[in-house]
Amino acid sequence: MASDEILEELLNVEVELQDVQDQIKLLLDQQDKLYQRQSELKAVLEQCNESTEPVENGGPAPVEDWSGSFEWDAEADNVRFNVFGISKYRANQREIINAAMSGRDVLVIMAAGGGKSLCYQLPAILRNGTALVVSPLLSLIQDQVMGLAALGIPASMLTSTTNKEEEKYIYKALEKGDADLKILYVTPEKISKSKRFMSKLEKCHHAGRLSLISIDEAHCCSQWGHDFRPDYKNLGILKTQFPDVPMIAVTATATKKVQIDLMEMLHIPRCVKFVSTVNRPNLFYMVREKSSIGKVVINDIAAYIRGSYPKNESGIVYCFSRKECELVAKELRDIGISAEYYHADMDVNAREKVHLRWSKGKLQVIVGTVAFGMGINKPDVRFVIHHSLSKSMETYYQESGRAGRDGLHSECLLFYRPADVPRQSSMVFYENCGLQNLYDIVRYCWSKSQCRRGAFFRHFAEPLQNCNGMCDICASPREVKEYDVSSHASIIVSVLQDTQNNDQRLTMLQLVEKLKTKIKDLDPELKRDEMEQLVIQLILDRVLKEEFQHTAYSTNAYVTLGPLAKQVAQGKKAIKFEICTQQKSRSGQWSARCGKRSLTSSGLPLKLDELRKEIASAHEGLLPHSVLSTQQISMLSVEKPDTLEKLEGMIGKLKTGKYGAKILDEIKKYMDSEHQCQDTSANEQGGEHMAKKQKTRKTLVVIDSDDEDDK
Ligand SMILES: Nc1ncnc2c1ncn2[C@@H]1O[C@H](COP(=O)(O)OP(=O)(O)OP(=O)(O)O)[C@@H](O)[C@H]1O
Repeated sequence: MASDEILEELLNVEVELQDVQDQIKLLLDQQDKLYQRQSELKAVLEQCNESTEPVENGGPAPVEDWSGSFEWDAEADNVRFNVFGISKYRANQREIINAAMSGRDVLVIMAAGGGKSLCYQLPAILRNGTALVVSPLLSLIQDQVMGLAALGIPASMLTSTTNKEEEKYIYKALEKGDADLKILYVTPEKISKSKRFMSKLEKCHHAGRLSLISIDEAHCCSQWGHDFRPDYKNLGILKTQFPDVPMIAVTATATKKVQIDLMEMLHIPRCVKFVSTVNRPNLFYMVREKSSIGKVVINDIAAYIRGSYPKNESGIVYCFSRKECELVAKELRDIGISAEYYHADMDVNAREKVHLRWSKGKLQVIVGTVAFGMGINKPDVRFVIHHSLSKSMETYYQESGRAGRDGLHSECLLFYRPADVPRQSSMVFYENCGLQNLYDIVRYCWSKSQCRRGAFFRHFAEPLQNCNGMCDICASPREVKEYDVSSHASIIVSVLQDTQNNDQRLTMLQLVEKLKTKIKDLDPELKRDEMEQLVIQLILDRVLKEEFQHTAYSTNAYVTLGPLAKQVAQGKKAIKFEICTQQKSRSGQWSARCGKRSLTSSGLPLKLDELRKEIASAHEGLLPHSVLSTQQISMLSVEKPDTLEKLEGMIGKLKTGKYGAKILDEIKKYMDSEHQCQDTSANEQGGEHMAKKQKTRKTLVVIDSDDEDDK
């Protein structure tokens, strides 16, 4: 055989091998999904079996009616009202309390702020002896113990901060039962690391005084839970040692998989499950495009906070890194928003101080990393802003869910930018399903037509419920069209193929840099962030994939060819890209400028929000930041002025103010630019014109949307 022939065959074999590997990858992904579905179906089946399982006398098990009458009803009502000051139970609370009082193990999944604590605190008071509560965070424990003390309920905690005297008192109470202790909080470390504590607990149990065991934030037990804590996995010992003591495991979120996992780990296979909806009807979810310019993002956040929460209402801004937290807090402060950062690298006292000032309403905004998480009990958090993408739907649900625990209207705003995806993926790629989870939230952000709330229902495998217009998409539906971007995709694949043939790799930013020249002829209007989003979309579609490499200082994410790249290169797979039709550009090419039509927090069209921002920035340094008050904007929004005269009339009061003339001048210019923009779009010529049109296209888009509203 000539060496040429050998070489050719070798090449063919390598191509075929690559093919096989791609198929294996596809099959493995499919296998993952099937495993997940299998465990979900098993859980459902188990539930069905439980309700039809024969009891000892041969008949079917009676349906357990936890809402019926029980002997402790009167006493429970008395404690609920006179001790906790609660006039009536919320959904499932009474049933959970009855199941626990009947001695059953219970698994409670109830959304943030749903009132989980009452479900174990009330039975703890009703039952004889001491209840043990395992909770993951010191601050959470401190808050709970303080809250119970304020209600006159004897509660203590045994943690690293407990002094010797208190410890002695607690041990005495456990051992001899001669001190009044109804609820004892410990961290999971106490269970797994302190033999002394476990022996006292055994004595307490032996004397029949261990009334109840509660596992707070139970999802921490499961590898699949978002806040997995290794010490939680040893908590199974509690059920082994104290099998007759009812256990209540509570958490705000647990997918079916997590539920199965934690029932196994806690040894409560026959527990009664109470799964409440994940729906938080009082939360308005929205996503906005994030600018690539840091200062612009800060201005957007500040304008949103100022415009929607001028009365210093509390909020949280979540950032990706500690450094980013510090910077964002400083920049917000620089433009007059009272904000402080909070992250794990800070001294405990400094962190506590910030938390306390915020809790008392002396600080409007906490800018935190994920470290600012469990244990935030502030009920009146009115807004949660994500400066960057979360790592999963679950994490986002938890973090955004810190808003509105008091049940009042609150808002969750996420700033999305494709370039944030590789930053997250290089952090999560080694986690179980880390990339899959991340790509789910990217889909949530990029979606143009699917209700944001619906995405949560799908994620937590819950039947869909009405959103009631409480997300940006449902509040302001957009007309969405799919565009064929197969040619763009094929160019991207060929660029990556060339790069890989030269034994090189590209990060997303490097790839996009290369694409700038390659795609220009095909689509001259394509902007950088649109190219970035296309690359991300191809990753989600498995045409491309991410690969990771550690350096001494960081982990880099590279974009490489994925299992379906070949089909795209061969023209066998079409790639579609969804865009809002109002934002489709003149040339018929796709152009992704979505998100501009979302509502402001007060439910007002962005046009007016934008208008105010533009006027404010035109006078930076001259005018106070809010030139138009929220009320004025509200008035403009309701009455929808369609001429400059009407607009002038409506904000007539401004004319008399110090800056009145200037403001009106600015509004005139603004309105003129809109007209000019409409003219130019009807009469396009030459590059200069194009540049001008590009500049004003944003305004046009907004006008289109409002016109449609009027119809
Ligand atoms: N039935 C009820 N009626 C009115 N308020 C209630 C009721 N049950 C609980 N609450 C109050 O609701 C608030 C939230 O309760 P709780 O702290 O138990 O929530 P949670 O479910 O543990 O939330 P998270 O997961 O965010 O910690 C508390 O202020 C609590 O007093």
